[in-house]
Amino acid sequence: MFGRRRTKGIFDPNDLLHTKHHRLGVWDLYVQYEPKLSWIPSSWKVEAYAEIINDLPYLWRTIRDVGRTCWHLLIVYVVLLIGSSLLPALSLWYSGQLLKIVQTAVDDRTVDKRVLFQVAGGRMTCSLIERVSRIVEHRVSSALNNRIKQYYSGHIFHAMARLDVPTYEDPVVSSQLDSVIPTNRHSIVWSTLSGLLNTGTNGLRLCTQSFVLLGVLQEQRDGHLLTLLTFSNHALSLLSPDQGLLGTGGTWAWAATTHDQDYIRMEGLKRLVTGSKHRKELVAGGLSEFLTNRYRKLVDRLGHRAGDFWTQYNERTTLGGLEFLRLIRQPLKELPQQIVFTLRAVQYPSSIPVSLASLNLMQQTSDAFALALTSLAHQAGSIAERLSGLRKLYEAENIQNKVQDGTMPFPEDAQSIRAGISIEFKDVSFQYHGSDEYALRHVSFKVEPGQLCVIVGSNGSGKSTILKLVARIYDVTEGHILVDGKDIKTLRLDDLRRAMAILFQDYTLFPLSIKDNIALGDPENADDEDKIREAARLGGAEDFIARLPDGFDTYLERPVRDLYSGLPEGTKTLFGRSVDHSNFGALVAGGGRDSAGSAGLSGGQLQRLAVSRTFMRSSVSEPKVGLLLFDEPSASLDPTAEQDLFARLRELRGNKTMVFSTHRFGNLTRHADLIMYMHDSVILETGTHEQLLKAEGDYSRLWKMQAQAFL
Ligand SMILES: Nc1ncnc2c1ncn2[C@@H]1O[C@H](COP(=O)(O)OP(=O)(O)OP(=O)(O)O)[C@@H](O)[C@H]1O
Repeated sequence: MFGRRRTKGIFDPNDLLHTKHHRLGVWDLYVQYEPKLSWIPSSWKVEAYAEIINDLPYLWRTIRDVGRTCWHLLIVYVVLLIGSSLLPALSLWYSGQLLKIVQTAVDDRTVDKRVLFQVAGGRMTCSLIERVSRIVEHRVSSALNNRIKQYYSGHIFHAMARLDVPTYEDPVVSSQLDSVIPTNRHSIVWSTLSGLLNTGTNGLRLCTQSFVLLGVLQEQRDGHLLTLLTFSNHALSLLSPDQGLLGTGGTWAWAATTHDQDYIRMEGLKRLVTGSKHRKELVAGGLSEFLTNRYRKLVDRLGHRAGDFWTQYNERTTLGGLEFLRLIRQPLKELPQQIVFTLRAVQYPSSIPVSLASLNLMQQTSDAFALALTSLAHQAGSIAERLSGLRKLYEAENIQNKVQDGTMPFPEDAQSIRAGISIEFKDVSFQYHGSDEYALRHVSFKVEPGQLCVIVGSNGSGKSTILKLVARIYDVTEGHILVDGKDIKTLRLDDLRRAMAILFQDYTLFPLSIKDNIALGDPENADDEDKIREAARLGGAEDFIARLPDGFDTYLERPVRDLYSGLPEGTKTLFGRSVDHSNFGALVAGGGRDSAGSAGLSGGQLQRLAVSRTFMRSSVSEPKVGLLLFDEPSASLDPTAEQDLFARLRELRGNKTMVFSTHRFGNLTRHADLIMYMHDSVILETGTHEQLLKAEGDYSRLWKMQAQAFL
């Protein structure tokens, strides 16, 4: 079905002579064809699962939720399913009528042609209706799937966005989340519901057919011969399966991409909340509600177009089923047999070994039983798994965050934030989850409002950990942290985080545009372009952004991958991005992320973007932020850029409290109100630069050592 061999030359989507373009929702699909293709039928496994009973309450809840979202579609779907499960029995009844006509013809040498054609017509109409209703069923099912996916995607997005770092890092939680994120074209909810409905209607189909069959076949003979004829028909139909856009006429190469900015942005947001990479920024920036709203808006705006490539592809393939020839294929296949057999039965009653009705009945029966039984067996196994998926989906909403929210608003008085926030550690010790060692041991200090505090020390001494505890990314293992004199655990988390701007040492940039990356520093002003530009200027990022072809709209990492298969070896670039040929062994090759990664920006440039994001929050004229936390913001900057950054930081700081972690002595420490020298999880020395030099301890020794390196 998909590209399977590589040829010389290049794949050019713009070569209209050899390439056909299809529009599938937000996707552009380019296909090159060649004649003759082999088709390999796919196979599926049957597995059994238990614990269905336990999960039934979630099924009930799902039905209620889905019913609320799209009850009319659901009812149409159920009615269609029931109708189409009764049709085979009706066809069978018509076949029985034909059988009677044949019997009468054999016995009396007469045939009522009017009745014969009425019955044959009725039989054919059944077959036609069956075909049409199957197509309508597919369309309704696909619409339901999309609606349900849309409804639950916001639910899953929020369930994930609201989790804090320790909870998200918990392997049990992450495996639960992995299992509910829709990774293929069907949501777990729709797969479960449609699976159950299909199982029910398959059972109904089996019962009604058996009932009619018993009535009609009572006096039949020649069963063996009929079975043989019928199954040879099955074998034929297996060899000519329905094929989609990528399966007709011999596809040898295809590629799909999307240019839809809303879709790309939506995928970027999804990647932002899935995975632990951006979790710290997400939590510390209090972004969960903002991002959920943005995501929901994008989902609404995109509507049914918001599907991945395979969803859109599937939808198109279903629509293809409405072609006239495909519609009448089945009736055409059956009609000649019926008419010819009936007429021959009339003409030479004694020489006919089998009757038309017998043939028809056997064929229908074997078809229906084979289909119904195999799908029943298949569905029974997967339903147990899917029901437990429903449970996990609903439970994801209730996963308790490990860092619990406080109840006290902060600050009590909005004006007080102007004077900066005070931080006090009282005998704090901290151990990372799963680690035997303490990252902090009995740490006590106080940073007064408006002070500049610089934490210096060797690698792994605990500097970053202090900043993470102040932002309540983690909770202390022992001791207390006071913020403006109040226990940090009593303060409302959203308020606390809104009152601080933080730049992590291991910051991450989001898979979104540069503009969004900076804007998310201050979600409340995310659409203020002037503010974004100002933040970029302050972060020293404005110049290099201006040089990028797409400027502020440049994507650091493209969140949506292009899809392609079977591209000729000479195809080096496609849609302006380099082609990854390494995946050609796979069924579907993927690629399309910018080869240089992060839009080809240097480490220093990426750091400037991260600093700009922090400035977005802290540079407001109306101060909301009273505390700035910077963890090595200049690690990747050259000395000039570092000097500039520090100068801007001092200038912008105003009265805000600033805590700064660094390996480098000198530049900032000379201006610090408080320096803390850390080693091996403890604070060894505290004081101002002059005091610590006078004390001639480790700080003084290391400062002199660094100074000497420049002499
Ligand atoms: N997520 C984590 N899980 C387990 N241990 C951690 C984690 N993060 C840090 N640590 C450990 O905690 C200790 C303190 O780390 P921290 O990052 O606070 O040091 P640091 O002084 O900021 O170091 P550097 O100067 O290298 O940034 C180290 O021993 C480190 O290995």
